[in-house]
Amino acid sequence: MTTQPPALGRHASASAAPRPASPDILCRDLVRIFVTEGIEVQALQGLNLRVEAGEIVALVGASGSGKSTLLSILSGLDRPTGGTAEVAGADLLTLGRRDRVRYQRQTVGFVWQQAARNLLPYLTAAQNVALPLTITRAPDRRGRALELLDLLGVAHCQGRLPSQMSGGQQQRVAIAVAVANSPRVLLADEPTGELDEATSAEVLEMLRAVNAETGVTTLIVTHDPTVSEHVARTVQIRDGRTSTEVLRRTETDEHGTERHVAEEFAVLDRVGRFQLPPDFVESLDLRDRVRLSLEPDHVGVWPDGSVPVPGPVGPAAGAGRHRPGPAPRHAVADGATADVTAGSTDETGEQR
Ligand SMILES: Nc1ncnc2c1ncn2[C@@H]1O[C@H](COP(=O)(O)OP(=O)(O)OP(=O)(O)O)[C@@H](O)[C@H]1O
Repeated sequence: MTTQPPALGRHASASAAPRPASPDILCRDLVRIFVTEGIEVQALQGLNLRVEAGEIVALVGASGSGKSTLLSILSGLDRPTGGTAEVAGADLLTLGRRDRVRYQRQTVGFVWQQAARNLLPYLTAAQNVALPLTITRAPDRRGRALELLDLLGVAHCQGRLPSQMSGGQQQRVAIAVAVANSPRVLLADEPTGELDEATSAEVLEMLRAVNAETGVTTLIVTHDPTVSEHVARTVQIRDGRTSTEVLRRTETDEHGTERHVAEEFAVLDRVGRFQLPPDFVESLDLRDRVRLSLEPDHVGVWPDGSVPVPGPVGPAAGAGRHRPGPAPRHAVADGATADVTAGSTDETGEQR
């Protein structure tokens, strides 16, 4: 069994299969601006994210990329400055106070990095899981709590206080607490941040098992890139925008041998912008602006100073190698974000 690294020739994710009408998490052009002492920080700069019902997705990014800001919005603790943020049909821009409380109790469940934020220290594991069920007046609270502790492999900890459990056991109990009220969506913020590598892998596998068993839509936010080994889809967040995503799948060859394949895609927004991966930018020393060329099956990107490989320029290009298309054009790079919609050409390649 082999695991292939993401291919360097990356793909644009706009060509995905047909999608159902209503995802469980939908962020469109999401913006969050903080103003402190007159200085503006754009923590989210038009972020796009779509997570289908029942999917498990990891959102990975460096410190300061906007992960916590996004999670605060999705958990209903903070409001966006602009754009769209919808979770299980709830519009988080307009949600009123009472609906927000109901949303936090029943629609979403949370697992935080700090065990102290997940569990009450003076309650046993079973009592911690039963607590959210008490708040919603669910029947058979003890039975449900034990069932969940069993699913998470910590039934033997039912009578223990958090201080009598390991970090990994505490996080398993925290997952049980988070899904006790059968939320539509589970949000996990650095759930393995305080754990060693082996325990982290166990907790991530538990999140995957709970997702598979209960169908709860799951978003794991982390700076740990190894999370991508545990989920089928990992989305990268960079400078407050989703930049690339890695899709993993298992293939079986004609001899019945299974292998895991990972492919990396650039995320294309609704107006055609995407972020060039930093290693691409560095290796070609791309800066300020680049040349673009539309080819029959791909788009070429060249440094400003170079001469593009001849592209198709109308019927005269002939020779049957390319279909007629527009001439190369320029794109202006904002950091490493190429606005490829800038300018347009007609069929003869004339700039409009
Ligand atoms: N309340 C706030 N006021 C001002 N700026 C903020 C606030 N919260 C976040 N920021 C800024 O927004 C940007 C994104 O921060 P955020 O905490 O979302 O990043 P992160 O990816 O979660 O980082 P980390 O992994 O370190 O927690 C950073 O530049 C941060 O300094």
